Amino acid sequence: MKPLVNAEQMREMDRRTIVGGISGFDLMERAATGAADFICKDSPDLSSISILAGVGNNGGDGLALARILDKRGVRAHVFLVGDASRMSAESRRNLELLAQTSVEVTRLDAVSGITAENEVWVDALLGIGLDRELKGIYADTMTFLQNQARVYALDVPSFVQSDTGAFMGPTYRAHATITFGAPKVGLFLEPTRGLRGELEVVDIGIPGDIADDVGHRAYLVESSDLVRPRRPADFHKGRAGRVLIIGGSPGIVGASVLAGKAALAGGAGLVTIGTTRESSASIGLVHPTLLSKPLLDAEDQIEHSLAEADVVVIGPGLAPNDAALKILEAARVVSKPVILDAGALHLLKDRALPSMCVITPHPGEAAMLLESSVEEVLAAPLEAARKLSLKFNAIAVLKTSRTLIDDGRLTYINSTGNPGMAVGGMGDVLTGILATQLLEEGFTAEACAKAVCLHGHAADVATKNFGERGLDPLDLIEALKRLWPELEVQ
Ligand SMILES: NC(=O)C1=CN([C@@H]2O[C@H](COP(=O)(O)OP(=O)(O)OC[C@H]3O[C@@H](n4cnc5c(N)ncnc54)[C@H](O)[C@@H]3O)[C@@H](O)[C@H]2O)[C@@H](O)CC1
Ligand SMILES: Nc1ncnc2c1ncn2[C@@H]1O[C@H](COP(=O)(O)OP(=O)(O)O)[C@@H](O)[C@H]1O
Ligand SMILES: [K+]
Repeated sequence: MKPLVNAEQMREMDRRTIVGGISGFDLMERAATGAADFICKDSPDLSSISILAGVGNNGGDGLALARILDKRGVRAHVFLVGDASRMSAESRRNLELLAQTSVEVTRLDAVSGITAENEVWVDALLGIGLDRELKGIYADTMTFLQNQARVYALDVPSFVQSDTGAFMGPTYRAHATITFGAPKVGLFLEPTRGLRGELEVVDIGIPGDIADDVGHRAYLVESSDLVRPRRPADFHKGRAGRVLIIGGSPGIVGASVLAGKAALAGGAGLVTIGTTRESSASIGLVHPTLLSKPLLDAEDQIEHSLAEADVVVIGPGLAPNDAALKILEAARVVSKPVILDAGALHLLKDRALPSMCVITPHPGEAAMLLESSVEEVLAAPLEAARKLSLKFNAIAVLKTSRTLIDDGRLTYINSTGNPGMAVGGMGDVLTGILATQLLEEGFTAEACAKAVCLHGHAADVATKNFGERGLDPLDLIEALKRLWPELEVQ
């Protein structure tokens, strides 16, 4: 899993590297050289370029880049924005060095002062130091970049708050973002991810021990993290594990079947649907491998059924009624992973939850649980996922197009999935996959993150065959089964 950093951690990494003997000027030089290498490779016919530079160190990167590109025969024009008397020593030196080159430098007070007609632009206005709304020329230049053919953003697009992905002013679509030292958290959250273009991470020589020591709090989970060992030859269904899924009220029985089928496709040994007497009769007819019990109508069987299971799921297609409340109450004392999804999430208010609990709200459910609004949840998803985890003392899986998994300490950001998943039933499939990942790895946020990633990866593979429009959760389950040969290693 790839560690992601926030601005504070990045500054600390830079600071310790400088204390270790590499100067701030050298770090800037490495950043700019890496950016120049990427740009020259990405735009091989580049003959001229315009660079928008601020007066912080992000601007310093831009000034150094102008000099390096000039040396490589690219005509560079720098537009400098801000009060140059506040430049850091490194940036100032880079500005002074431009006097010995043919780089043209224009101090910019208004976008009307932009004279160059270059097709390619570099945004080195602001980096991780962005800490307030963009106003005046800072906002106007972002609007200006909207109309440029190709924009490379240095470190982060200048409208993005790097810790949260929040927009601080007008946005533009970058062709690529060249980030320095380590990937910044905000670049992986929507809608920033859709605007930052391709992401290039430039190694500026921060020693590995310093990078490890800053105490990462966020990780990106990718399909390359999904590899797992092949099962031993003497494996049996008891070892594969038992999943109990409670839900499937009449009219919504399909949700529990989808979760059950996904759990089987994920490798569970035995999957039982605990449902109403009415729904129970149909489960085996729909899918013979699924077992069923009328737990929502047979209170006396609940305790025994909970005791038999290795992982309990409560919620897919569950009507939030008295029978459901009794199940929740009984599950509160079990010491095994309990996943609370869909219908169960409507019953959480003022209720003590099981000690090993995963909650899987979509933004609407998250807003209900946090007594906030969908807009607020989506505007600050990292914060919402953290709050959910802390409020319910659970691993929170906040399902969005970039699902977040948070255990109150660490956050995982999923990188897989596509808009084909915007169809009813996809969440039920995730719940089934989550159950099997917990069977395999135990109750950890990392296991939940892998389940979310596997769900999205299966959807990505499925859409290669089926397309995004009309993708059925059953197609995803089929794709998941076909993934195993690729994901299992000896
Ligand atoms: N030695 C280092 O620390 C290195 C830093 N690097 C670069 O340095 C950047 C960070 O530099 P800084 O900390 O100087 O920060 P920035 O260059 O991001 O900008 C900070 C300056 O912009 C001002 N500012 C913040 N928000 C503003 C707004 N909305 N409107 C107008 N002004 C605003 C701040 O008051 C501050 O003066 C990184 O993003 C990276 O590009 C790289 O060169 C690698 C090495
Ligand atoms: N545009 C998208 N990109 C990636 N994943 C998506 C997208 N839209 C939906 N998903 C995923 O699909 C699932 C939908 O879950 P949910 O809303 O609970 O559906 P349901 O309750 O109908 O089963 C979540 O895992 C979500 O992350
Ligand atoms: K920038």
